[in-house]
Amino acid sequence: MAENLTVQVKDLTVYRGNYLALRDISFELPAGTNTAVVGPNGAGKSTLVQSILGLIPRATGTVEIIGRSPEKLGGLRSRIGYVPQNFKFDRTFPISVAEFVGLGWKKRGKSRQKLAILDKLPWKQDPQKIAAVENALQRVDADRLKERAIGQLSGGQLKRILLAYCLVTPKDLLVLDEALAGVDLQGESDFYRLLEELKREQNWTILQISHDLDMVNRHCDRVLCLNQTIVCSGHPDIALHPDNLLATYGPEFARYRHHH
Ligand SMILES: Nc1ncnc2c1ncn2[C@@H]1O[C@H](COP(=O)(O)OP(=O)(O)OP(=O)(O)O)[C@@H](O)[C@H]1O
Repeated sequence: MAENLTVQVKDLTVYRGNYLALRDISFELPAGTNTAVVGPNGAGKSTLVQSILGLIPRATGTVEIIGRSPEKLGGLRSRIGYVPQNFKFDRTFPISVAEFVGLGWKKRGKSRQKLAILDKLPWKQDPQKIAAVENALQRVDADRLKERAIGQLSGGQLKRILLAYCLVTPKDLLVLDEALAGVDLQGESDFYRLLEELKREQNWTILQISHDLDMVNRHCDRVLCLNQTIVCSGHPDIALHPDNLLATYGPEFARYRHHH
């Protein structure tokens, strides 16, 4: 796999039960790019990101992610952030926002082995971790929520906290499945600004599923139009051309235009 590629997918086919959800998918994500996956409901967008991450099995084809197959990432898994479409958890579980975001903290490299046993005790406060959690919460404008129980968050607040969880340590790849559903307009533009910064400053590769074609047009470098297979791909100017959208969405496209 070429060094500047974060993800390489070749001839990927995936079934959900007996249903052929994806067929013959091939594409690459160069490092430091922000790619959107668009397509109608049921097109296979979530299936695509879940199979790339190794969460559901592939029928045929190969996926390489930071140079390895998703099942063999080992410790490199901490270099990948994922915000799922639906994050289900027991809302009565007593964990604060700061504690939850802190779960994203991983000591990396040699420093882990060198840690003295006393430093590993759960009540030992790690100043680096505390700073990383605070920084992540500030970046998603949620520092005021840090003492709140995560079970008490609104849908949009929870999305921000899931993103903060991904920001605690640096990433090579951030995968977002409709991460903005439920986020208000201000939150939406702040969010895209943040993605822009992460991409530019830290060379993060971003793969996001979105239904907001205007946002995709404004903020993404590349688009994959998906409907069971890749109907077209490329720069938003090309991929989002009405002819390509009609080919991707079919009759639903007219309804989409009507509502947006
Ligand atoms: N666990 C499952 N078992 C069987 N079929 C499934 C399962 N999950 C998804 N499917 C089917 O696979 C197809 C692709 O679903 P997927 O969730 O990937 O679509 P999507 O493009 O993400 O849709 P949406 O925009 O509605 O979120 C759909 O036809 C769906 O009904």
